[in-house]
Amino acid sequence: MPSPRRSAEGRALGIPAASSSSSSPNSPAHGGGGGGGGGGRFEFQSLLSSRAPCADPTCARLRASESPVHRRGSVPLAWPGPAPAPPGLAPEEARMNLNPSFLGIALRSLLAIDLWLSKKLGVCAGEHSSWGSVRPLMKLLEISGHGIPWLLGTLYCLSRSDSWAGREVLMNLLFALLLDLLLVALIKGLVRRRRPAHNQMDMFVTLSVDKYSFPSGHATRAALVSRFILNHLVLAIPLRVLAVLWAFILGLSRVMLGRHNVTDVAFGFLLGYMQYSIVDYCWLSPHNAPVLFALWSQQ
Ligand SMILES: CC(C)=CCC/C(C)=C/COP(=O)(O)O
Repeated sequence: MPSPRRSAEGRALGIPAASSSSSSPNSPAHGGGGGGGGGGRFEFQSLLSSRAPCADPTCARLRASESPVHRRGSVPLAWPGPAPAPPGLAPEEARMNLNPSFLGIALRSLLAIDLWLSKKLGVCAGEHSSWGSVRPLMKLLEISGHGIPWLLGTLYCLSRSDSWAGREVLMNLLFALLLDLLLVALIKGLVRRRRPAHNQMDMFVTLSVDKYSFPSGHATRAALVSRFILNHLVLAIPLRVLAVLWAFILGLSRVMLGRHNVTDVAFGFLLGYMQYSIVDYCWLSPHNAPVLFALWSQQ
């Protein structure tokens, strides 16, 4: 039985796990629900498969028997000689496996670096990790970027707001937060990348899609909210710097807690930044959404 670390990193590096279970149709190597490296959406094939096939039949046989994939009796990743393509695979598909694209290799390398770096940075992933004593502080930071306090806080401020300008800003913040929840849930459900193996699933109130990690919902919210604040609140410079720092540290804390890989957070920041542009483009006002504002003013 391979350790979670070995199988997650091994998959990203193209090293098939030793366990015979990985040859089952649902295993990550077959694109089933896998761990860290893409939840089975990306196939991590052996980089050996990119080598030129041997023409010599002895060499071909040796190569084939050397391959752990072949040994397990599943579909070989490379066809070393003029042997026919395995049943169920068209010759064109076989050729595609022999010539992985530059993009495929780059993506696999990026994922391998991502897993390695995320594991290295996950210093607060458990109480006994090297920075385990900082974990409670990181979890406090986690709550500061959670959807519930932001939604409840915005609704509360809306109910207390007595100016039209304030109401307009808060109404758009509410719209931004809801849009963010929707988009993140949609992408998480589509990509279905599992959280890192070293994560402890002890998060405050989660939705069912939050078992997946791509993209980080905290990172999208941090980027969205801080951009929103910078654009719509008149703040002194130190507070503006604080808003940006909060977003950055919140993103970093997701990796340190072991909740996410670096790419989940990086993409989360990008998505949150772009979500603000959508909100700004669709900005709700009493002119373009009179019904919404009339409804609210009757509350
Ligand atoms: C229940 C509500 C309203 C929001 C869920 C917020 C949440 C738990 C997001 C997950 O964030 P990460 O993807 O960064 O772990």
